[in-house]
Amino acid sequence: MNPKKLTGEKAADFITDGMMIGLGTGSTAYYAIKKVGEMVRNGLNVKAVPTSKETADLAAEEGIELIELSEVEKLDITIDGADEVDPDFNLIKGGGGALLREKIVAAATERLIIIVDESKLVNKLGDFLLPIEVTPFNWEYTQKMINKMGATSEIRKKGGEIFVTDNDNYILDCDFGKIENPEKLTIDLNTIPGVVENGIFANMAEIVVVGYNDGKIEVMYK
Ligand SMILES: O=C[C@H](O)[C@H](O)[C@H](O)COP(=O)(O)O
Repeated sequence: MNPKKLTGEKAADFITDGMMIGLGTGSTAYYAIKKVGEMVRNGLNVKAVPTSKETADLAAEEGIELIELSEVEKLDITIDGADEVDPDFNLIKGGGGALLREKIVAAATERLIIIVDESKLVNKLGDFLLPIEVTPFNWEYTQKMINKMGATSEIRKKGGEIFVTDNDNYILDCDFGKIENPEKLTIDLNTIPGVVENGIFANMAEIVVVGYNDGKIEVMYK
């Protein structure tokens, strides 16, 4: 049993005909998108906003109609993965570098449904390095400002080169140790000029669907 597939497919049960939905990014969201594609081919009528270029490509391949966020008042649900989930449903996201679009889409969503395998459940956020999207301009200075808040950080690289996001920005992966107050940290980080967005999603998720290695699925409500 693949727990990512289990949770991704289970979350698709929340989608009903006529919904406007957000589609997340990553290896777990992949299974939700594949399932939505199957449902669309079986007659489901939905319109979707993707949270990354990768997801837009996959959704288009699956025949899912894509729209811009500006075309809707709000999204009914968004299904997305996470790198860590705490007992209050605070999240770290951005392991795949999609955190900015993901947060914009999540903020425009009535019900954010998070899909994770059991390895993502933690008591306190912070073992996973917090991704922070920063402007390329002056990024080293922005990094110093972030480090002054108690972090050590590294610029994300891919294949030896600095990783560039869908929004042409960079990512700093930051170690703050255990994060005692995610809500405060996310606000404080976003006051630093040069920080575009950070990967803490505090008070955003309403439902967490967990896939376990033994094949169990748990749907948790806030
Ligand atoms: O930027 C990537 C996203 O925040 C993902 O949702 C997150 O990294 C989890 O990805 P995965 O399901 O591949 O572990």
